[in-house]
Amino acid sequence: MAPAQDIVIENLLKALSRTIMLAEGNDSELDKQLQNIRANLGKSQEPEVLQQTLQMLEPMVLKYDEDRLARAQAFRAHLLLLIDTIDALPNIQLPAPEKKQLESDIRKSWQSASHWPELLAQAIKLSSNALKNPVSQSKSHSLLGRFFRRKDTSETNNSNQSDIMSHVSHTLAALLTNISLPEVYRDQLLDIQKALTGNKDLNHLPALLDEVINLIMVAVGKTQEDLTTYLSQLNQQLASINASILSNYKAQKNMSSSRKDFSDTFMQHVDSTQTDVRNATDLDALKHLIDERMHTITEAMTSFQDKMQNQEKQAAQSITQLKNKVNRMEQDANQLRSNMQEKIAQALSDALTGLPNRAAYQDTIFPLLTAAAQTKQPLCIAICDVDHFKRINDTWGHLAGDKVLRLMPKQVQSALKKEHLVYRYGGEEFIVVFPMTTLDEAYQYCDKIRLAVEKTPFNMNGDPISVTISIGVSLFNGKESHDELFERADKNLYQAKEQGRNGVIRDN
Ligand SMILES: Nc1nc2c(ncn2[C@@H]2O[C@H](COP(=O)(O)OP(=O)(O)OP(=O)(O)O)[C@@H](O)[C@H]2O)c(=O)[nH]1
Repeated sequence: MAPAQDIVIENLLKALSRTIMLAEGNDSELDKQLQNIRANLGKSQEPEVLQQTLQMLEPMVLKYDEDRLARAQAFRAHLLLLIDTIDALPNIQLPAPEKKQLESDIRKSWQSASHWPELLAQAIKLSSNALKNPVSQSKSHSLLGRFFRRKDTSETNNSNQSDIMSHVSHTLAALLTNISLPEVYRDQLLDIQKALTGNKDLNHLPALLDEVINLIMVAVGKTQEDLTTYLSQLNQQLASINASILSNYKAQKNMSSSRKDFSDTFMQHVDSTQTDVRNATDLDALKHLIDERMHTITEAMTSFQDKMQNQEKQAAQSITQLKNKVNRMEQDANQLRSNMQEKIAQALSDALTGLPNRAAYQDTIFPLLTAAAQTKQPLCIAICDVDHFKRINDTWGHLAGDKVLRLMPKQVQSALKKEHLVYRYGGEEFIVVFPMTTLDEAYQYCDKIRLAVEKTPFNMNGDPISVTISIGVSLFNGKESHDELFERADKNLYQAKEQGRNGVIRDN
């Protein structure tokens, strides 16, 4: 094969191998097959290998597509069931226009996984509003009071509530079975499903709903949908590249067979001329014969040269086309990679404060704990919770509350070093991770945070108001689970609240 074509095929196989690598990490069965394909690609550089690869890829892409559709159908069915379940509850009526709008949005967007979080968030908002405003006054307490307020734990055993809990929880758990998540999130997914189906306490529902949305965001961050579309595109591009390579390969074969034909014809002419010369008796006739043979040979050579030039031109053209196709494929792969990175970054950051969110915290804390256990270096976490935040919302409005939350990272970070990691964990709660920091040091930093917040006059409609924060700090003991560490920090935070707020409590 011509060296230029070798290089193109080598690049093509490299690009194919890289793009297949991109598709990995979505489905363990698919991963196995893709890894096999990559191993085979590494062993040979023949066009036939490429063709076999394409034949193997096609059914996989089709199956992936079918699975995706089945998941989307199940998602739609469960979401509609969730809405109907809420709507069918006694004293609860979803406002008809919003419900209609949501149903229409579901009809429009159910197939696209990137819209799922939005649809789910819309359904949850609609349900929560309806639960907040029961149609009859016969219910003495707002259900939402318990549904969406964490600390009000009274009267949770009424039968309507456990009905709601059971319906909503089971439907949400079913919704989650349709989300295809990377393997590392499997345990988290199982935990949430277990918590949803086993939980009898309505007060835990908001936190669980948060987790559900976070998980969906992570799933979308992996851009299943983009990958599927991309894989189909890739399949088409590869098919067209493969056709070019095969036709190129054939052209090369034709060229060598033309060369062979020419050399056979040439040898035949030389042989027969030699025989004729040997048998010739008349010089004039011999001269004439040689002239004639020379003419035939020249003609054959000219036609051969024309043919070769033509074929070489075609081969050069198709190699250029091939290079362009390979370049386009690489560009598409790069584009997809940066889209994926962007979406993952979006899924891991909190829109209001710009801080990394709870999913980001979960992504980082486990490797940090493992490293701390191995290196025996100290690590602390602190849970920071704005005091009486509900009062701020109630007095100054929700937007003012948002403003306080937006300003909070600056105050918190002003007290910290760049190696300390700050996350918005949810609501008015922030978490700081202190790698390689002793409990004493972490306590000092937390007290600085507390002071920085206390000193900041948050401006509300021109009036400076004072905001304070309570913090619970705990030190990782090198052996315990994350949950144990977290619970201790949460308990310390609770104590700080109990002792009058605006304080920091650490492990004993
Ligand atoms: N403005 C705004 N409010 C939020 C946001 N997330 C949660 N909240 C509100 O934060 C309030 C938290 O209230 P609680 O958990 O009762 O606690 P608190 O009023 O801060 O009281 P303590 O923690 O006991 O000091 C609730 O009213 C939530 O509605 C948000 O993103 N923006």
